[in-house]
Amino acid sequence: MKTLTEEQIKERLEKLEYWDLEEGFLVTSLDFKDFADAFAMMTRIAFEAEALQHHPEWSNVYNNLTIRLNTHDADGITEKDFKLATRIEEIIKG
Ligand SMILES: C[C@H](O)[C@H](O)[C@H]1CNC2=NC(N)=NC(=O)C2=N1
Repeated sequence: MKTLTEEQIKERLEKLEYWDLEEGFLVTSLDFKDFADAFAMMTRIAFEAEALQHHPEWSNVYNNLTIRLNTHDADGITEKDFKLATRIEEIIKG
């Protein structure tokens, strides 16, 4: 899969509310009510990632979930990252 240029990435990011470009990754940092809510969201995202066959790099500390997306097979950001980022944003917004 082809990596997107910085211009293409910035153009797509304008359509997303929660995501930024940091060090070659699409990044978001989300705060939930507590650990249970954060982990429940991780479970939902995990099923989505598996369905898309595209998986996040993430870390969880108590109620915070930080997610970094890139395509390691392509060594950059691709449409797959935007597809997963969009789905995550939709899930969070309900
Ligand atoms: C064969 C399998 O679909 C690939 O290895 C997928 C799995 N999940 C992946 N996830 C991410 N983030 N990047 C990849 O390049 C990637 N490759």
